[in-house]
Amino acid sequence: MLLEGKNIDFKYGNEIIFKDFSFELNEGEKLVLKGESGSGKSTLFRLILGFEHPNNGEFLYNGSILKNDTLKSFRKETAWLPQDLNIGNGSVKEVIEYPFQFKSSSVEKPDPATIKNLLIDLRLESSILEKSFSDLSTGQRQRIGILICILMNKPLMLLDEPTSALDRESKVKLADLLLNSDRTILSTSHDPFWVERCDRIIEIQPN
Ligand SMILES: Nc1ncnc2c1ncn2[C@@H]1O[C@H](COP(=O)(O)OP(=O)(O)OP(=O)(O)O)[C@@H](O)[C@H]1O
Repeated sequence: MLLEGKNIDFKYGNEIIFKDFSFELNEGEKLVLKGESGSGKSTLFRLILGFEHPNNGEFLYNGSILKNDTLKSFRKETAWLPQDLNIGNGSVKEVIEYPFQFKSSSVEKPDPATIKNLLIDLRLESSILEKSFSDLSTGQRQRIGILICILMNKPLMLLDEPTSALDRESKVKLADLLLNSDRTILSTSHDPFWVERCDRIIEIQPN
């Protein structure tokens, strides 16, 4: 098993978000967390990534509990697409290249041909590279976020509502690109198009 959540309890103040919640994600699997708005899907990602801490329970990656050093290396193996992508005011090209400039980045700076091909796959014009990221539509921002996650080429993708702002054709392309690959993907969604195409669904019930 690649990733596991064991008996997670989590509260925001007095609001119980998770009570004894567990899940398992196998290598190569496309697991989707489905749940009503406010049920805690995005919170689960923040817990997995260690930005919030469970009151009880633990997450394991490759059998090791995620804390301190294991959490640091886990983050390096993970590409995360948050729901509200707010990643700077530079040009789209700069935003795309930003994560690859750090020494800790295990991936070389992507070459222009790879970026161009992915833009075509995601139904974006190459002229978008010169635009200011903050001027993009929500759907365009989402596709650029997905493009960055793909370029990062990590063993695990955490995708928060990856299709929420996409039109039907972009969804088809995205499903082709990600769900027919051997990547391991944990996503959240309430979009039937995406949910139906994943391998397994876990319903998150509001507490
Ligand atoms: N920082 C926070 N402080 C307090 N409460 C929070 C915080 N973030 C989220 N919540 C609450 O936790 C609950 C779960 O929120 P979360 O964003 O995880 O839901 P979600 O299932 O991802 O919803 P959606 O589908 O609308 O994105 C909500 O009731 C929300 O108001």
